[in-house]
Amino acid sequence: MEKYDYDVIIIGAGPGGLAAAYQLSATHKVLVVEKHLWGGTCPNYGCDPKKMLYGIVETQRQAQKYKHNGLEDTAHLKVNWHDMMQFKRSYTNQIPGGTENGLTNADIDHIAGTCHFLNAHQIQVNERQISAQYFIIATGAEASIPDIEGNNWLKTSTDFLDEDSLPAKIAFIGGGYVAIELANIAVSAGAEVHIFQHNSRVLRSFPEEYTQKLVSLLTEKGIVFHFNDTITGVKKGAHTFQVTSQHQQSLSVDAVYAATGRHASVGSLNLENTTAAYTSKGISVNDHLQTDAPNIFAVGDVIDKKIPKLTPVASFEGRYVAQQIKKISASIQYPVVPHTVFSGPELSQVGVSLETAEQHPELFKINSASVGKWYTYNRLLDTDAQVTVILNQQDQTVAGAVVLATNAEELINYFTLMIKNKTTVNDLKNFIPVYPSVASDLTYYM
Ligand SMILES: Cc1cc2nc3c(=O)[nH]c(=O)nc-3n(C[C@H](O)[C@H](O)[C@H](O)COP(=O)(O)OP(=O)(O)OC[C@H]3O[C@@H](n4cnc5c(N)ncnc54)[C@H](O)[C@@H]3O)c2cc1C
Ligand SMILES: NC(=O)c1ccc[n+]([C@@H]2O[C@H](COP(=O)([O-])OP(=O)(O)OC[C@H]3O[C@@H](n4cnc5c(N)ncnc54)[C@H](O)[C@@H]3O)[C@@H](O)[C@H]2O)c1
Repeated sequence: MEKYDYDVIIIGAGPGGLAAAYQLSATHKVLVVEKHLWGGTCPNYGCDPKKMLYGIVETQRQAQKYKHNGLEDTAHLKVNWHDMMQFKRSYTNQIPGGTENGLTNADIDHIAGTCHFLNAHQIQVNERQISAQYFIIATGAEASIPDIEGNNWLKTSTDFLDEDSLPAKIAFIGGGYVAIELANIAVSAGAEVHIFQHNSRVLRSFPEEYTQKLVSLLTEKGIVFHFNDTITGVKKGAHTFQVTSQHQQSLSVDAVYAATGRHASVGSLNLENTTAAYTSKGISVNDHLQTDAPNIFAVGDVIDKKIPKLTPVASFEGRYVAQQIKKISASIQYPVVPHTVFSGPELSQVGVSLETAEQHPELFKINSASVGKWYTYNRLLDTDAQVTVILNQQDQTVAGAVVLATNAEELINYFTLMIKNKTTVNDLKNFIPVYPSVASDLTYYM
């Protein structure tokens, strides 16, 4: 008789858990357990639905720029929230079923339910007790709700991305990725939008010079920023919510969204029944993504880590842990990770930060350019486009980059590959890109 029911049980069917499951399914007996929607945050209530809405508001923004430049009647171009939501649902409604079918077709056992550890080799799901040699915890993160009066009225990004109608007047608590991206969609779709940021900086991981410029652009669109202030209470009125802030502002709004960060989903796991340690920042892992319980690994947003908590990072870690379980034992080496805020225009960053480059001129050369007049951006009337490339002094390869421009995510992907491959100016001389395109500008940044 087998000692355990499964070789590996994976808890959570988001990008991290699924990547591990598919890598292991040919060689190991695998079970995946999911408590909510198959596919997890990203395709159901994160990146993918967000970018579907973003695509529509960006099309509207671009069309308005072409007013008097070849397009007429752009003032009448309006976002129809209901139709836009139907479009989004035409994609998201298929995700849980499609993901589950994928597991069935790949012969990967899977069950719906919430997992609790009974001990380091056994979990309980629904009424069943199931054992495994290894576990991979891939339970992701969930929106943090600030501890304020009336916080039961606060909504989250998940609610926003599935609203049947757009609330006319909205407040966001927090000025990070979620608030900026959703506020941009809401204001573009016609809402009055307020962002409360408890200090003076939004998007702290990006250079201030760039975030200030982005704040100006979003202010021009109509977003009202309340810096050094936060919402301290929410009261429900007959038809609206009355919010009060630290600085005694009182505002009547139709919806308040908490966007103050996300915390690791560990609450329901009963990790106390194992030796795996965790804090409010997530599960502690070593450089093999192994918890303090040697047979339990963790991947994705649930880990306490410095590296950005993003979908491609979760998938990378899922694939890595699968190799780890197959006994390949090198420690995890992350490639450079780019990140982008879809904020109309996009703000992207990769590699060595501008702050570090400024502190070390002996190591880094900084090329900053306002590229609004370059053909690529001039054609799009993206007059504010700006790009900074950080070069290694030693060999003139790219060390980092910051981009605020239409389609910044595409340009940053090129810089990411150039960092990874240590591309030099000479290498680019042997590269014939499509012209005109984002890639055909690359040599000019070096
Ligand atoms: C609004 C929003 C926009 C985003 N946009 C982007 C973007 O543009 N680009 C990007 O790269 N990233 C983006 N992210 C982040 C991205 O969604 C996450 O980094 C990614 O989903 C993490 O994958 P994961 O597998 O670690 O966790 P998740 O995708 O969160 O999956 C975890 C799964 O585990 C399940 N689970 C939890 N507890 C249990 C339990 N006890 N038992 C069983 N199942 C359990 C959950 O139901 C969930 O399905 C966004 C996030 C949000 C919220
Ligand atoms: N495009 C993307 O890649 C993308 C998009 C959305 C989310 N995400 C992921 O989701 C994570 C969570 O996003 P998020 O925006 O919720 O968190 P975040 O950590 O990016 O931002 C939280 C913001 O809230 C502020 N804040 C905290 N407490 C506050 C308070 N009491 N009052 C006012 N402001 C307060 C913080 O200073 C910060 O600016 C991101 O860090 C990222 O990993 C990524």
